[in-house]
Amino acid sequence: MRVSELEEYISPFSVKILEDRGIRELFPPQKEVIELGLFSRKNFVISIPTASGKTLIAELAMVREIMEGGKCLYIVPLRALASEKFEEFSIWEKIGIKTGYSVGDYESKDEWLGECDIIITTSEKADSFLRNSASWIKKISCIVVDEIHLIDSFKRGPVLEILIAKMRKINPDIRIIGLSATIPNSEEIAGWLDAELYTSEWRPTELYEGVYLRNRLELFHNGECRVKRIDGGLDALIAECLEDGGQVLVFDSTRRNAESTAVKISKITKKFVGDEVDEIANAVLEENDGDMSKKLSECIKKGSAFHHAGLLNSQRKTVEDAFKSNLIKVLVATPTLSAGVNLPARRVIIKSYHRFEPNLGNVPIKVLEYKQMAGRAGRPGLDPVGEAIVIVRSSKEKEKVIQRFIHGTPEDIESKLKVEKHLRFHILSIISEGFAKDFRSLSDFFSLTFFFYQNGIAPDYEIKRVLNQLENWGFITQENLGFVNLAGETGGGGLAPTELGKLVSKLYIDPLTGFIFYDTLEKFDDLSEVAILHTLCRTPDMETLYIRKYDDWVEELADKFRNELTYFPSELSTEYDWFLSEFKTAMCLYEWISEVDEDLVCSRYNISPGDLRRITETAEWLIYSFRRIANFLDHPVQSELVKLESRIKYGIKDELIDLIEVKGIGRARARKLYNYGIRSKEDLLENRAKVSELIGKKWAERIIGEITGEKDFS
Ligand SMILES: Nc1ncnc2c1ncn2[C@@H]1O[C@H](COP(=O)(O)OP(=O)(O)OP(=O)(O)O)[C@@H](O)[C@H]1O
Repeated sequence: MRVSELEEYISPFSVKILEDRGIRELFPPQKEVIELGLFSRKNFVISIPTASGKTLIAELAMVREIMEGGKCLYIVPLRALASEKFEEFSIWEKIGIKTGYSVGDYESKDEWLGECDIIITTSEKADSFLRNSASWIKKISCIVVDEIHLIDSFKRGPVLEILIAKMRKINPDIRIIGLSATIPNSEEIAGWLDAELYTSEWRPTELYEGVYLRNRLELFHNGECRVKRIDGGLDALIAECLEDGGQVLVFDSTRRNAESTAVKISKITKKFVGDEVDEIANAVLEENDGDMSKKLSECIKKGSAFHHAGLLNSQRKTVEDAFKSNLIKVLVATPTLSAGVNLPARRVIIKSYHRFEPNLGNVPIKVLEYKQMAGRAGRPGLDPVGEAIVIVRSSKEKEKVIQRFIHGTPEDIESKLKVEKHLRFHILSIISEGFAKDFRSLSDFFSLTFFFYQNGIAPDYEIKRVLNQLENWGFITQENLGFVNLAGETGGGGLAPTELGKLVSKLYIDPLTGFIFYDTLEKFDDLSEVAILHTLCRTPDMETLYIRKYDDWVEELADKFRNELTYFPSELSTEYDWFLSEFKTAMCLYEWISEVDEDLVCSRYNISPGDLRRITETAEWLIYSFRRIANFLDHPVQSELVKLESRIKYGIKDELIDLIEVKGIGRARARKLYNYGIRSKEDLLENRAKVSELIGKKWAERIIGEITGEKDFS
C-alpha cells in the first residue's frame, strides 16, 4: 500500500511528511492494520516483532485522532525513550501537532503539557499526574502503550495496569492502542482492552537463529539449517561480521564479564575505527572519570563498548547513539539492556543466557527476553539478514538451547498486581483520587484490571488486608468495613483518605515508606544526620546495597551509631541482615554528603557511578517526601531536612549550601572557592579575578553571569 493512499485519512501534508522521512510504501503489518480499521477509532493490540513498524502505526492513529480534535498520551517503558520518541514525533509540528514529554519528579502537574497534542511519558509519571490532578489528563482521548507486554514485569507491570484502569474510568470512550512484542497470550491483553488483535511474524530483515559450538555455527531459518565452520570462537564470529560491514551486539551475564569482554574485543574492533570515536571516548569522561569510565573510554577509542546499569544515564545515551551511528562496532551488554532500547545489529551473540537475580543468583533468562535479544538482529535497510547466535559449550547444552530458546515459545504474560506492595501503593491512590468511596466501588475498580480479566476475581482478601493496614497507618478511614462477594451482596463500608493519606499518595511513595517517616517523626523529636539517612534507607523505596563478604566493617560502624539510630534490631532477629544492608546504604550516602570523592565512594562500596547516582537521586526524592511529612506534622526537624536535601542533591557539607545554589558550581568547584574564602554569592561578585583564577575564565563568566545576568566578565 502506497503512503499516498493515506491522504484521505491523514491529509496530503501528513503524507508529505512521511515521504520526506523516506517512507513511501507501507510495511505489510501497517497495511493490514489500516485495513482492519486503524482509522476507525477502535482499540488495537498490535503484536509484531521489533523494528517492524509498530511506532509508525501508532503515529498514524494519533495524527488522525488529533485531526478529529483528540489529545494523545504515549506511554514509553523507559524515561530514556521519552526524549527519543519526542524527537521522532516532533516532525508532526509541520502540520501543527505539538508534542511534549515529561518524566521528571512525581509531584509536578506540568500544566504546560495541556497545550500539547501528543504527551509522552512513563506509566509512573502518568499515574503521578493523575494523583496530582493535572487538569489536562481528563482531556486525553487516546492512549498508546508501547511495550504493553511489560505488564508482566514485577516492578513496573502493576502501575501500567492501574493507569489503564484509571484512564478508562475517567473516560470510558478512551481509545487504547497497545504495542507489544510477539507474546503467546496477546489475545488476553486484547480481550482485556476490548481491542482488535493484530499479530504477525513479518520483519523487515529476515532472522536466522543459531548456536555456535566448538567452531561449528548452525543457523536455522524457516526449517532450513545452514552450517558453517568458523575457527576462533567469539573473536572470529565478531571479526567475520565486522569485515562484512556489520555491527555486533554481545550479551554477557554480568557487568564485570561485559566489561572484560568489551576490553578483549577492542583488540579486534580497533582496526575498524578511526579517530572519529575519540570525541565519543572523551564525552563519557565528562561527568565522571573514575575507573569504570576510563575503561569505557579506552574501549570506545578502539570501537567497542559495554552497556550496563552502572553507567551514568549520559554515558548510556552516548554509547547507544554512537552504536546507532555505526561508530561503535561492538556493544557488550548485560540482559538488563532494557527491552525498549532499540539497538539493532547484524549479529547478536548471546555469550551467556543467564542474568543475576538478587537472592537467586544466576538464573536463565525468559524465552521472551531471548526473543527480544534475538529480535535485535538485522538493521532494517542495512543488513541482508539478521543473525542471533547462542554460544554453547556442549552438545547437550546445544540441544537444550535449540529446544528452549530457538524453537521455544515465550512465556504467557501474567498480571503481577496481587503483590501486597503494589496493592497498598495503588489502593491508597485509588481512594485518595476518589475512584472508590466504599469497598464495593473499590472491588469494581479492580474489575477493570488485567489481573481481574485473567483471574475472574478481584484479590478481595488481599484488598481487605491492605485496607486494614492503611487504616492502622492513619492514611484512610473505613466505616464498618463492608464486603462484596461475587454474587454482589455488599455490607456498605465507606472508604475515605485522611489528609496524611492524600499527601502520601501525591508524593508517590510506598505507603509503608510514608508510615516509616510518620512513625519516626512521631517518636523522635531530634534526629541526627545518620539517623535521617538511615530512615530513608529503611524504606521499601530505597535500593539498598548488598552486604559482601568483606563488609564486616558495617557491623562495627553500626554499633558506633547505635545510640543515634531510631531502629536497631537484635543480631538474632531475621531483620538484622536487612538492617546491615540498609545501614551500609546510609553510610554510602553519609560519605557522599561528607564530600568523599565520588570514585572513592564507588570503590569502597563496590558500585559504579550509575548506581551511586540512582541511590542519591532516590534519597533526594525520599528526603523531600520526609520533609513534606515533617511539615505536615510541624516537626522541629524540618529545617534540618531542608539542608540535608540540598546536601544529598549535590554531595556537600552544610557550609557549601550557599555557593552550590549558583548554577554551574558543582561540588568540586564549590569546595575550591570556599577554601579560598569565597563563600557566598556576594564573595563571588567581590572577587571576580580570584574566581577566574581558581575555576577558569569560562566557568567564572557563566557563574557570575548566572548571578548578575551580565554577559561579559571583566
Ligand atoms: N513503511 C515503512 N517504510 C520504511 N521505513 C519504515 C516504515 N515504517 C517504519 N519505518 C522505519 O523503520 C524503523 C522502525 O520503525 P518503528 O520504530 O515504527 O518500528 P517499531 O516496531 O516501533 O520498532 P521498535 O520495536 O524498535 O520500537 C524506523 O526507523 C521507521 O522510520
